[in-house]
Amino acid sequence: MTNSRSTQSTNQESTEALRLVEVRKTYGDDNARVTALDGVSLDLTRGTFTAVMGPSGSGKSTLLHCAAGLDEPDTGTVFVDGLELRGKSETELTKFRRQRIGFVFQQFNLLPTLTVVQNTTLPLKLAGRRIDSARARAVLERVGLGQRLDHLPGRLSGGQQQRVAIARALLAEPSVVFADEPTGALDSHSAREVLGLLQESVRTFGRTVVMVTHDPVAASYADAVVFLADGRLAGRMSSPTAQAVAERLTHLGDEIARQGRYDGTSGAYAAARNGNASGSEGI
Ligand SMILES: Nc1ncnc2c1ncn2[C@@H]1O[C@H](COP(=O)(O)OP(=O)(O)OP(=O)(O)O)[C@@H](O)[C@H]1O
Repeated sequence: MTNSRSTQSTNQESTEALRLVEVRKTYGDDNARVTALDGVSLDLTRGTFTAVMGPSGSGKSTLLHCAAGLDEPDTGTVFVDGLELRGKSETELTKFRRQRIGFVFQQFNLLPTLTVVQNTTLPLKLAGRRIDSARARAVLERVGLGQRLDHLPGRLSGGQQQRVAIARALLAEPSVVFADEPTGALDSHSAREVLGLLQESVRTFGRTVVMVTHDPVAASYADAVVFLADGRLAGRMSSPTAQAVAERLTHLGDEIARQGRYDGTSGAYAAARNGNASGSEGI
């Protein structure tokens, strides 16, 4: 009995990239408190691509920041790679992020005075890790920038800059790559290339990607979409299509009121308000 339980737990840890348990985050004080996350629980398996969607102010960025250890939840727990973030000092968290987490931001966040290769290898340098230049070049070739290694970011298009950012995130072989609106500043052609690369990093390299986006087309590149509304998980959709995602977003508010609360770990609604449990994936 004990053995089987410990095997189960080990198996869960070995396949689990990210787990949030009842994460709650508020901002402000008692006079003006905003609940950004209201008890969010979520499990993401390694090697999956998940989009996080929801209306403006629904808590998407807060979720990303808490999951990446950039912000601390008021209550609840976050595990990356089975390791709990709570209780780590700022220095430990910084080290942890450098080793296990990759970031891709809307505005690329490249250093303008460093070349493509130097930008890509910077996180490894900061982490005091060995820099394998051949590997850095191989990753940059993989994202289509083999001819641009010594260029400065200012000489690249937005799409090319975002590909540098993806190469930078992938080079450190992080457990989870968090992408915050990675296509928000790109034209549709560049956006497709960047989304294709994120998909490839999951399918070919086994990375785990969590992407916040407002764009149903971008979300359709993911394996699954989780929907947030008012700081709560409000549903999940597997194998999303842009049309199905857009439709779900349109009805998100009504459905939350109707169905109650979604439990992201079990794939079923807790139906907190009306006792109406559903085995369906979404609302
Ligand atoms: N630093 C902060 N101080 C006060 N309130 C904040 C802070 N950050 C977020 N909030 C509030 O928390 C709620 C969730 O914000 P969050 O940025 O996570 O939403 P979002 O879904 O990412 O929104 P958007 O799509 O507009 O970027 C909002 O009501 C927001 O105003």
